[in-house]
Amino acid sequence: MALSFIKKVFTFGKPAEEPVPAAVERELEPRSRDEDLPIADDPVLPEEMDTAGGPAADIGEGGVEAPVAEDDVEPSILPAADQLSDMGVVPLSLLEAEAAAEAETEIQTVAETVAEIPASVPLGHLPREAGDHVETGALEQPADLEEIVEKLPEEISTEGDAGLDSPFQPFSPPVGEMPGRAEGGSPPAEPETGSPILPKGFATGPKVVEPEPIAPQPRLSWFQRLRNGLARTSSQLTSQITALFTKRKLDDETLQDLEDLLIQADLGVETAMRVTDTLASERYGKDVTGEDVSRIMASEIAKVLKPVAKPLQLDLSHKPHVILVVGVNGTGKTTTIGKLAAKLSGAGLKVMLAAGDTFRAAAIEQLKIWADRTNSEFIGTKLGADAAGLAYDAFEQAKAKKCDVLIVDTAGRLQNKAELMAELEKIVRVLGKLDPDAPHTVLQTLDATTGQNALSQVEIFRNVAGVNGLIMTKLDGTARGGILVAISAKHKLPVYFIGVGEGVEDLEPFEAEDFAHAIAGLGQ
Ligand SMILES: Nc1nc2c(ncn2[C@@H]2O[C@H](COP(=O)(O)OP(=O)(O)OP(=O)(O)O)[C@@H](O)[C@H]2O)c(=O)[nH]1
Repeated sequence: MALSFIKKVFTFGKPAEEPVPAAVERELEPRSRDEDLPIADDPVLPEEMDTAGGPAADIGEGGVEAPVAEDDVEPSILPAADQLSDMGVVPLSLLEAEAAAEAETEIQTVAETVAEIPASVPLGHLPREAGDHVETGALEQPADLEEIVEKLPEEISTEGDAGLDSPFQPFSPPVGEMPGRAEGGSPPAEPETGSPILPKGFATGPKVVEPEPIAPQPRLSWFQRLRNGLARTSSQLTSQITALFTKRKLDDETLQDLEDLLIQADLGVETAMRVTDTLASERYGKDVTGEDVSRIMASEIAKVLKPVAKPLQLDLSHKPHVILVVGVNGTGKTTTIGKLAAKLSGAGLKVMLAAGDTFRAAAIEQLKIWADRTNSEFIGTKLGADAAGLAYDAFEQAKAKKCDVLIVDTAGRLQNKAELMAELEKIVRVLGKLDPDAPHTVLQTLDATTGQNALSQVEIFRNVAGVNGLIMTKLDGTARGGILVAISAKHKLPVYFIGVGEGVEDLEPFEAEDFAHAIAGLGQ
């Protein structure tokens, strides 16, 4: 090992593959063991093992070095110093000095590392006290090994463990005391040279900061969620009303300002006039607060909404009751179908979902996911296929499977696209071939964020597809929730549900009083 080290040292300054001349090699071989320097690769032996004064050794069989006598050296055939220099070889004396300095540094490093380790650590192969030197070198005699094995702790067995038969096997602490090694598990990666083996209860590495556990959010009531959803609509309305009525008596001018304000909030002319008329009849010429106005507004809105807040009537004698869902692109048809399916199948009804939106691959996939989630039957077709044909097949299959409810999704379409609206008409016609009353419900989804445009959407879809019920989606986070009041006042179509989020639980039956209070920023 000492020889190989010195050979390694002598390759400095020249390509490693260039052979060292035999004469030089011979000069280098005979070194007294006392002059050998500790090498990083050498095993660090247990403290019980004493290598001091041990015989020098060449690498022999079994990895044990054999002694070399100093007399074997043949110094006379060394090349001259300048020849060595030409060959890129540095004089031995210089290299010895360098190697000695390097070795000293290494010893120092090991000593420092060891000094940091608590004395209780069952090290075995490391000195216990700071400043102790780590000795390396050849093992004295195989007899030493027997002595070491005898001194091993009980937990360590050398029987059947080929590794432990080797004199170079470092001491291993019992399984479980070794960091990262579980009982019966595979051994950890070799520890880095000089990394301490810590006792049980210690760990190395940067401190892991555990994230603060997030406290579970209390489940909000439906009204709280509705209020939160409509917060933008209501806060905009109430702050404007409060600003209008601060220290002002109710007169024609304030009434006109209020009417304008309510129309701008999408409530519609009819509802705005109802509110101002009632306010004028009760408080004309008197001081009025913002809260007075909010209360009257809530009461008038509730009067408009009550006639349309109806449950979705299912005639289960049909087997299936067919619900066709229509609307402009992205108004929430597919999501709403999923939410409805969850409610219906949750109540024990057998539901089938038909992917009649053959324009969008993602819509078919989306509906399939909802069907899986809600344990509903699913029927789909390939992209671009005839939607009316799919609706027909779905109706037949739903009948055959004795489904209670069949919900047919359709592609979103703008109300001004005549061709697409004609396709919708066809779907309705085809369903009517299997049952003259089908589709039994034609539901239109309306996106609350679209504001006034929703009014004309209802108008046209109603004429083409016979819409007989509405669901308003995306009432969460919009400042235009007032549009539902305007639509209700104008079309007087039933509003079955409202959506205040993307989650399955974010669809609730429409309640006139709740909605009116939430939009006016009042409590329930
Ligand atoms: N915030 C919110 N998002 C909703 C609500 N309902 C649906 N969405 C979202 O609106 C987007 C469009 O919903 P879809 O169900 O795909 O709408 P669609 O009408 O089927 O769309 P098309 O097939 O393109 O016509 C999706 O990101 C939904 O998650 C709701 O009540 N609130």
